[in-house]
Formats: sequence, structure tokens, C-alpha cells
Amino acid sequence: MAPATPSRKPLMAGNWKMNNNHLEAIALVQKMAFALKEPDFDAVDVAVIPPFTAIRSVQTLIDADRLAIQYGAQDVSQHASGAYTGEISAAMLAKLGCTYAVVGHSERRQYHAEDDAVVNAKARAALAADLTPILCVGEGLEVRKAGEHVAHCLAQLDGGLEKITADQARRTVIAYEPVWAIGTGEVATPQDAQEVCAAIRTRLADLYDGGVADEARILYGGSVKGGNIAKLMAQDDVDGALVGGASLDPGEFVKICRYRDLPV
Ligand SMILES: O=C[C@H](O)COP(=O)(O)O
Repeated sequence: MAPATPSRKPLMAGNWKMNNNHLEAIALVQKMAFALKEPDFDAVDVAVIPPFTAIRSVQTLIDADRLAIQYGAQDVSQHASGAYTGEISAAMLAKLGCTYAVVGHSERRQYHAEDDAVVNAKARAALAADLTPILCVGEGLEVRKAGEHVAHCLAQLDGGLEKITADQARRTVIAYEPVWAIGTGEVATPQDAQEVCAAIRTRLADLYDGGVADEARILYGGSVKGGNIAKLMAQDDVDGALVGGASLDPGEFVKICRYRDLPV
């Protein structure tokens, strides 16, 4: 497919998972803010995705220091409000200034039995509140070994995008995260990442139109580090990364955000 155009600004999103209390979160964002300069933000969108309990602190710091760092949540309720103990609504996250909400992360699918219908309901709830969903898809090792990874990811994509309009799909971020590469140090090869990201873009063109496919950002996630990001970003259909472990290290995450300075 066509190479990344200026309309697809790369996005580097750090998913902190269940790490960092609100004080640690402030310290981490401060360290990132100290290292990142204005031109970095012209080249790439930088986002942190802290646990719910740290979002308010991150918002306060980012607002006070007028930082260009975006932020979001790791999950969102499919429900608007009411008796759903423990849930956080999209409207609550929007009120906290969140830009993104991750939906369908493999850890939610695996440990919380979230299926495509739930993932889709969460994506639609996020979009209704003007949040940008980061919709995750990805295959496990068995599926990969069986050679069914593309079909598997496209089925998750179809399910996740059910009843989502073209305008909504245009601003949705898709993250391809092969489960076998998450937290294992075993990164997908750039060709593996490109194969699935290209298939996702082609499916977006089929489901909607070429405009949606051209504009929607597709991220790769799974053991991304400073040492492998440049090769991944050299792929036509990889528009950024959803970074787990390496986003907890400000030096490493800044290196990832500055992938253009790294040798391919
Ligand atoms: O959301 C992030 C992914 O699960 C990747 O995590 P990782 O970079 O630690 O492999």
C-alpha cells in the first residue's frame, strides 16, 4: 500500500499497564517532558496510557506545563453510566482530557474474557464520547504456527468495527499486537508486522473506502524497543507503536519517539 502520508502522523503510545502509582506517573512524565522537545512533537504524536488512578495527576501536570504529550486510558466501560461497580465511563475519561482509550488489548481478552462484541461496544462508547479508540487485534502462537494469523486479526477487526461509521473508523487507531510478542522480548520481524498491518489497511478499504484506509493509523505492538523501532517504522503500513515495557523507561521511550534518528 502507499507509504505513510503526512495525514498519518506517527503515534508512539506508552501503555504502562498496571505500573506506576500517581506519584511515579508524575515523575515519569516529567522525565519524558524534560527530554522531548518541540520538534519531536511536530514529527510524532506521543501518548502515555497510565492506570486510571494516575490519569488525573498526569492531566494536571500536562495542563500546568502545557506539555504536548497526549494521554489516554487502558480500558473503558461499554456502558454510559449506572450500576456497573468498578467501571469507568468514556464520558468520565473525556472529562479528564483523555485523547485515547485502549480497547480489546489481548490481556483484557485473555484475563477478562472480553470478546469482539464487548470490544466493539467499548470502541463505540469511546467514539460517542469523542475519544479515539486504540483497537487491538493480534494472534496467539498457535494461530501463528497454523498460518492463520491474518485471517484471525481481520476477524477481530471486523468484529471490533461492527456498526462503526466511516468517519469514526477514520479516527480510530488500530494496533496489531501479536500475543506471542507481548512482553516476551520476541519482537515480530518488520515483515511480519507489515504483512498484518497491510492486510488491516486493505480490509479498511474494503469495509469503508480508500480515504479511511489512507487516514487510519495502524500501530505495531509487542516488545518494541529503541533497538527495533526504526526497522518497524520503515514499513509502509506501520504508523507507530503501542509500547508496553519500554514505555516505563523514559530514556528508552524517548529513543522510540525519536526513531528517525536511529539507524534502520
Ligand atoms: O500494549 C502494549 C503491548 O502489550 C506491548 O507490550 P510490550 O512492549 O511490553 O511487549
